[in-house]
Amino acid sequence: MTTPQHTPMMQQYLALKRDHADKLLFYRMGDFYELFYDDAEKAARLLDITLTARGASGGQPVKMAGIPYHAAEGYLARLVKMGESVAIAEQIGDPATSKGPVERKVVRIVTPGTLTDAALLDDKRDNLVLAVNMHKGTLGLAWLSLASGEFKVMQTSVEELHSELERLKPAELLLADDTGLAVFDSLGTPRKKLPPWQFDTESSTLALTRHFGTRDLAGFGADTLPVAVGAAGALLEYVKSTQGVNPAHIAQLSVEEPGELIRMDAATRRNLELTETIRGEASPTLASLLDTCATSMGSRMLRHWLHHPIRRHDKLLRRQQAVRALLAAHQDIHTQLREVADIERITARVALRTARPRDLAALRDSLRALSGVKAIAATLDAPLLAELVQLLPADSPVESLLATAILPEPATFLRDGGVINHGYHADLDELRAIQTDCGDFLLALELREKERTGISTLKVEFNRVHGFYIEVSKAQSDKVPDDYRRRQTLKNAERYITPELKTFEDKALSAQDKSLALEKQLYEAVLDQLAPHISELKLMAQAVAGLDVLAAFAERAQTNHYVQPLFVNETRLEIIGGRHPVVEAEVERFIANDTRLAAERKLLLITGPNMGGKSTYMRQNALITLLAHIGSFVPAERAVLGQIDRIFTRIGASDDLAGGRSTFMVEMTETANILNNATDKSLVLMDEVGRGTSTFDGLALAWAIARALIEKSRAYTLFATHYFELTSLAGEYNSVANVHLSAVEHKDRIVFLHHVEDGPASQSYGLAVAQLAGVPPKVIREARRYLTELENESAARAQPDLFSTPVVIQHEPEPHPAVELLADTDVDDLTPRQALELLYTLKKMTK
Ligand SMILES: Nc1ncnc2c1ncn2[C@@H]1O[C@H](COP(=O)(O)OP(=O)(O)OP(=O)(O)O)[C@@H](O)[C@H]1O
Repeated sequence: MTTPQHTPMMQQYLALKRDHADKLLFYRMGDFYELFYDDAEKAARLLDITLTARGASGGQPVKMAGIPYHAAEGYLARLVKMGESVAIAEQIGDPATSKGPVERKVVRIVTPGTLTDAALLDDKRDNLVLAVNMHKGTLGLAWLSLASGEFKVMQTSVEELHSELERLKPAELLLADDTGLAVFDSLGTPRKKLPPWQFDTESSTLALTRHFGTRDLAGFGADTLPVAVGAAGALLEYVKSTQGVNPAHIAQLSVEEPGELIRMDAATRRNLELTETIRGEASPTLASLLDTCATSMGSRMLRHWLHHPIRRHDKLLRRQQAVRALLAAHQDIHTQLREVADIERITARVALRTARPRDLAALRDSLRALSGVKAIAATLDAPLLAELVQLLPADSPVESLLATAILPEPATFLRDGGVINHGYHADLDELRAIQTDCGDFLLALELREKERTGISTLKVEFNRVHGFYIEVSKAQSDKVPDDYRRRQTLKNAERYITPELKTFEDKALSAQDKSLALEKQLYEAVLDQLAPHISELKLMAQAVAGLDVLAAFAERAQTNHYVQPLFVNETRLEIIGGRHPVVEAEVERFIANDTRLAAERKLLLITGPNMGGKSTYMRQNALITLLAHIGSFVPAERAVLGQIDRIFTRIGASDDLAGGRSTFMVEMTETANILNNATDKSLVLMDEVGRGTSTFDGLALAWAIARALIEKSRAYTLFATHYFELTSLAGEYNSVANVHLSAVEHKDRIVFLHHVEDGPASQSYGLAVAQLAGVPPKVIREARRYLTELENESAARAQPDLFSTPVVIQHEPEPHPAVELLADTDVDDLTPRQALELLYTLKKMTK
C-alpha cells in the first residue's frame, strides 16, 4: 500500500520545516501564522492557545494552532523568554499569479540571544549571545549584542568559565556539539549546539576578515587569540544565518583583556547584589539605587560598568573629573536626554533593515535633542566630556535627511502609507494630490448629479468593500437616469455607479496603490542612505550612554552625599565614615563606620552579635571599592584606595542544588577559590566561614583559613566570625586587628549600636537576638539553662585552649619514597621476577 501524498501546501511546509527542525516554524497563511504537527502541540502547550485539526494530509489529520499576525510579537516574546527559537516563513510570492501554494520563505529566525525588536527586548539590559570554545584548558569566548552591534572576544583559562557566565549572563549560548560540561546543564540559559568544525580557527578567521573587510585580525588585536577567534567565527555565522541580512552594524571586534578589570567570581557578583538581589529581583540593588539615567542606553551601560570595574587609575580619574564637572549640570543634561530615544537599538534595526517608520522619526527627533545636550556639555571642563561631546551630532546629515524624508508623525506601519514627508518626492505628492482632490471632485459630482436628476437626497460616497457609489433612497430610485448601473441594494436605498465615477474610481484606487508602493520604495532608499552613517550613529549612542551614566553618578553623588575617592599607589584601603549605599536608603538612621587597612594592618577580625551589622559593614567596604572602580563617587567622608586586582566574597549560605553541592560544599569551594587566587592586592570578605559544619571542624577550618590569608595571600581581608577563639590571632600577627560591632543589653533586651569599635566583642548575645526574633520564651529559658550547664562543664574540664597562642602545628613527617612505593604495590600481582626487581629498587632507594 502506498502512503497517501501530502497536499502541495503541506509538501511546501514540510520542506521548510526540514531546514528548521529544531525551531518552531511560523507558517504565514493570510492573517495568521500557523503551526502544524508537533510544533502546534508545543505552541498550544506553551502559549495556551487552541489546538485544532485541519483536514488531512498524507492520510493523517493535520494538527494545527494559529496565531493572529497582528499579535505575533507578544507570542514571540513569550516563546523566546521560554528559550524557544522561532523561524518565520512569510509569503513572498503573489497569491494572484501563483499556481499551487504561494511561494514562502523563512525570512527571519528569532532566537533568545539575537533579538533586536523593541517589543521583544528589555530596555535596561543587554541581550547577549555567547559562543564558548574550549581547547586544551584554554577558554575562548565571543559575545555579541545584536541590538547594539557590540562584538567582543576574550581568551582565558577554562577555570574562569563559571565566573564569566555569571558576569555576561547571556540570553543564549552557542557550544560545539562535543562540549560536555556539567556547568552548562545547571544553567537555565537556552543552548544551541553547533558542529565542532564551525569553531575552527582558520575558517573562522576567514569568515571574520571577510565580514570586516580586513586582511587579518591583527588590527583588532585578536590574531593571537585562536580559541576566541574560533568562538567569534561560529557566532558570526550563526547570527548571519538567523537574520537573513548581513549585520553591517557589527563593524568591529574588540578584545577584552582580563587584566584590565577587577575580577570578581560568580559568587561575589551575586553576593554583592550588583544588578540582582540574591532572590533574583531587580531591586533593591546597587544598580537600582544608582540608575537615575535618562535613557535606556545609559541604564544598560551602568549595568555593564557595575560588572566591569576597571583597574587603571588614570582612566578612573577621567571619569571622576567628568562627574565633578557634571555636579552643576546633570539636571539640564538629563532633562535634554529624556528626549532621546534608544539610538543604539534603532541603529541596529536600520542596519538589519527592520527599522519601523517611528524608529526613524524617533532617531530624527533624538538627533535634534542631542544638539541641545551638546551645547550644555561643551561648556563643561573635563577631558572625557570633551571627548564624548565630539561624538555628539551638530548639523547631522542624518537629521536633515530624516527631517525632509519622514513625516513629523509617520504611521506605525509602512504598509499603511503616511510615512514619507510631503515635498520629498514629486511623484508621491502628485499621487497623494489625486487622493486628496477626491473630496472636491466628489462634492462637485454630487452637486451636479443632484441637479441633473432632481434627486435631493442623492449622496456620493465611498467604502472599502464597494468602492465609490451614488446612493439614492428607495423612494426616489425610479428617478435615476439610464447611465446609472446598480452596484448594491440595501433595505432603504440603492447604490449606483456611473461611467464617470468608475473612471475616477480606477484612477483614485490605482493612485493609492501606486503611492503605497512608491512610499515603500522611498523608505528603502532612505534606509540605504542611512547605511554609511551606522558606525557614526553607534559611536554617538555610546557617547550618549556614557554621558548619561556620568550625569547619573553626579546626581547620586549630590543627592546622597558621596565623595570623590582618592587613588594611591601604596598598600592602603582607608574608608572614613563609610556607608552601605543600599542599606542606608532602607533604614532611618545609618551609622557610618571607618575601615583602615594598610601594609601593616591587612586583616580585620570582626566579631559582634548577630544582627549587629557585620555583613553590612563588610559589604559596604566592597561596594565602596567597587563604586570607586567604576568612576563613581562613594558613600563616605573620605576614601583612599591602593591598587585592587580582585574582590572575593564568601558570604551567606546557599545550596547549589542544581549543581549537586551542599551548603558546606559551596562554602568550601568558594573558600578554596579564594585561597588559591587571592593576592596581596585582593579584597577578601569572609563571613562566618566554617559555620556550615560541626563546631570544632568549623573552628579549626576558620582558624587555618585565616592564617593562610594572613601568611600566604596577604590580601586586604575582612573576616567576620562567631568563633571568639580566633580573636587571639591579633596577638600572634601584627597585621591582624580585632574590631567589633557594638551592642548593649538593656533590661534583658539588646540594642544594636551598629558602630564598629576596636577590640574583640565581649559577648555573643545569641539568645537575646533569638528572643528578639520571637523564639518562644520557654525555649529561650531552656537555652539559657543549657548554656549555663555547658559553660560550667567546660570550666570544670579546664580543657587546654587549642587556640591559645602560640600554637605549634604538628606537621606529619613526609613518608619515605620507599614506603610510598611499597604502599602502592599489590604483592599478589607480582611475578617472582618482578618481586626480585622491586626488592633491588627498594634497596637502591635506601642508599
Ligand atoms: N551601620 C548601620 N547603621 C544602621 N543600621 C544598620 C547598620 N548595619 C546594619 N544595620 C541594620 O542591621 C541589620 C542587620 O545587619 P547585618 O545583617 O549586617 O548583621 P550581621 O551582624 O551580619 O548579622 P548576622 O550575624 O545575623 O548575619 C541590617 O539589615 C540593617 O537594617
